[in-house]
Amino acid sequence: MSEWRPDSWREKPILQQPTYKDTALLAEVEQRLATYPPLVFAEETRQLRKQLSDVCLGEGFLLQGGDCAESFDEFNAPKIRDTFKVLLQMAIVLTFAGRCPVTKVARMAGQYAKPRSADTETINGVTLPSYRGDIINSFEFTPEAREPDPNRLLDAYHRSASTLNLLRAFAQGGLADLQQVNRWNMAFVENNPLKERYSDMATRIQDTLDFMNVIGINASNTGTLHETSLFTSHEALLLNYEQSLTRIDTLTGKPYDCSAHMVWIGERTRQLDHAHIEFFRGIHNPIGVKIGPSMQGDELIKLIDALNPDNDPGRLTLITRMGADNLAENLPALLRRVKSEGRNVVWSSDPMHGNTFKASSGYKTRDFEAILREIQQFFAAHELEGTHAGGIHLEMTGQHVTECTGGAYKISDDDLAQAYQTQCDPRLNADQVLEMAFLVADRLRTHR
Ligand SMILES: O=C[C@H](O)[C@H](O)COP(=O)(O)O
Ligand SMILES: C=C(OP(=O)(O)O)C(=O)O
Repeated sequence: MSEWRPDSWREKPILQQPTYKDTALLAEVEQRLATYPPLVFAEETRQLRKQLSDVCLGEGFLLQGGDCAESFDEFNAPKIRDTFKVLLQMAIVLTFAGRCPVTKVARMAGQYAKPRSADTETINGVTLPSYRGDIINSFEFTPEAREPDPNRLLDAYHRSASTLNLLRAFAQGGLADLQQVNRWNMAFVENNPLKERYSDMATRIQDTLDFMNVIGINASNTGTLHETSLFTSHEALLLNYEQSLTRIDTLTGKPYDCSAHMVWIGERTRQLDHAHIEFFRGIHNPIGVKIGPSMQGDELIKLIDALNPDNDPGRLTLITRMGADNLAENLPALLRRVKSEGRNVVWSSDPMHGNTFKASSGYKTRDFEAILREIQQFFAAHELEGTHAGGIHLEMTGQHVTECTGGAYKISDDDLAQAYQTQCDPRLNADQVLEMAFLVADRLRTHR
C-alpha cells in the first residue's frame, strides 16, 4: 500500500465536491486554516475511542444525533442549548433502561457539508447548483448564493469553534445536572398525549435519583451527577477542510483530524479506491462509515480492513441505513459475515436516511413509525445473530419543528408546512425524539 500523507487523498478520484471558481482564494483559505488552532485535542478523541471500544465489546451504547445540516443563519445559543438538552434527556433514559453507559456524540460543531443526489435543482423552470451545506454555498435560490465560496470554510471553522465552546461550558458548567435533566423529562412526560406509556420510567429514574440524594450521593459531592462528556462529529465530506485541520499529536506523534472527535464517511463517498477512504485510513480518530442496502459481505470486509487494519475495537463504527423495508433482508447476513471473520466494529443504526419520501404536500419527510420500525428491526437482527446493537444515529433537533410525520402529536402531511425549517433532510423534533428514546429504551432493556 502506498504511503499515507494528509494530502495523499488528492491523488484519488473524489465525489460530491464543489467546483470553486477562485482556486487561488481556496488555496489561501486552506493555508490559513492549517495555521489555526485545532478544534479538539487528540487525547479527547482517544477517550471517545476507549468508550467506543467498550460499546464494541457490548458494554455500552452510542447515542449520536443532531442536525442534518447546521445553518449559519440559525447559529445561536438557544438552538445549541436545546439540542444539547434533548441529547442529555435521551441519554439518561437509555442509560437507565440499558443499565450501561451511553456515549453521547453530537452531530454539531461542524456538520456543515451535505452530499446531494443531484448536482442541480430546478424551481419554476430555473436551474441552479444544488445547496450543499453552508460550508460550501447558501440555501437561498439565486445564482450568487449557490456559487461555492471558499471563505465559507473559515466561517464554518469559527462557528464550529463557538459551538464547541458553548457545548463544553454546558457540559461542565451545571446544565448537565442529572436531577435537572430528569425534571425536564418529567415535564415532557406530563405534557405528552401518551403520558401513561412513558411516565413509569421517568418516575423510576426520579425515585432512583431521590434515593441517591437521601443517602448522600448528589451533585455537590459527585462530579458525574453534575457534569457530562459530550463529543462532536460530522460527515467529513470536504477533505480539503479536514486536511487543513489535521495535526500531528504531540503526545503520540500520530495524525488526528482535529475538526471533531469523530468523523464519518457518507454512503455516497465510501468507494474503496476513492479519496475519502484514503484520507480516513491515515487519521487516528474514531471513525464511522455509512452502510446502505446495497452493501455486500465481501465489499464490507474490504472496507473494514482498509479502515481498521489493526482490528482495534472502538476505531470503526458501521452506521447502517438500510430502510425499514430492507433491513431484515440485508443486515443479518452482514452481521454474520463480520462476526464469523472476527472483525471488531461498533454497529449503529441510522433509521433516518433509508426512510425518506416525498409527502403529498410536496415536502421531503420521514414517518415516525418507519423510523421506529427500522430501529426495532436493527435490535431484532442483532438478537438473532448474537451481536451487539451498539447505538443509534439520528437527525434531530431540540426545536419544535414539523418535518417528520407521526409520533404522539400525530403530525400529518398537512401539518408539515407549519414549521418546516430544515435546509436539507427532515429531522425528528424535540417531542418525537424523546418519545423515540423512551421506545428505544424499552427495547434496550429487553436486549440487555
Ligand atoms: O443527509 C443526507 C443527504 O445529504 C441527503 O439525504 C441528500 O438529499 P437529496 O436526495 O435531496 O439530495
Ligand atoms: C448524508 C448523510 O447520510 P448518508 O451518507 O447515509 O446518506 C448524513 O448522515 O448526513
